[in-house]
Amino acid sequence: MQLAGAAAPLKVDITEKTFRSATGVTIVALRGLSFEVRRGEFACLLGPSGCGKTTTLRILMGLDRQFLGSYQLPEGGSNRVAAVFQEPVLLPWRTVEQNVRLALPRNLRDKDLNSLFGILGLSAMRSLYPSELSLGLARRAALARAFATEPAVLFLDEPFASLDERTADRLRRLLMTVWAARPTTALMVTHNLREALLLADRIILLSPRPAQVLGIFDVPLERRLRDAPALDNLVSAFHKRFPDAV
Ligand SMILES: Nc1ncnc2c1ncn2[C@@H]1O[C@H](COP(=O)(O)OP(=O)(O)OP(=O)(O)O)[C@@H](O)[C@H]1O
Repeated sequence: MQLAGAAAPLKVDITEKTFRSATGVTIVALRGLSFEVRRGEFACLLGPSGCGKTTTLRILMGLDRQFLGSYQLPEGGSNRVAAVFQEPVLLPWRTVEQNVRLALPRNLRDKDLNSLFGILGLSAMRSLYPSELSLGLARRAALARAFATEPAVLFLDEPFASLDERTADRLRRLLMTVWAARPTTALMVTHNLREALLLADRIILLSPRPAQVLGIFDVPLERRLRDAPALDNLVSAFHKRFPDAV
């Protein structure tokens, strides 16, 4: 892994990643997976279930070093990498605010978090404990923690999975508001095309396993204009370009 220069994008070039199953069979999860995310861009990795999306994120987060190939992370004001997972991993014995502050480097621990908590609608919940939060609120706290660190790159692994559609939609819009306040190079894994079209600057479409890039779709509409009818049109445009995609 290398840290690239300030203007460099996230660059991924994974030659191969295999797993060995419990019965000794080799599973090729990724083969020839190459893509880039430009600086300050919000990209979605979209692909069918089991194609290798989470495997890719785990490699980029440094959680899995058993692969062939290379990648480089963008360098911002910090070298920090932040991640938001499907399950918000919060320390149960710490309040929401403490969970956020503990993620910060020491020199930022006293930072003013009012506007971040405000944007995410968490101002009144700062002193609650995780057990007092609904799943939607816990996800918001996880987003607050990720953005508070002002990372150079943000990875999100299906952060809106298993929420009811209304809550998920509210959270997607909150994510965009907080992201717009400080655009951060971001890579989000999803298998939800509409979600990707709502959030992303560009969609990186993956094949079934072993994952490789089938194509790139740059979403041709400003984010604030992506209402329901506009999203219907974007879905059609996407399917026209990738008729076989999910
Ligand atoms: N630790 C492991 N051991 C063996 N096989 C694994 C392991 N982790 C993942 N796999 C296999 O690698 C493939 C890719 O898994 P991965 O979780 O990356 O897919 P995904 O695209 O994130 O799927 P989903 O959208 O369902 O979360 C799958 O076939 C999975 O079964």
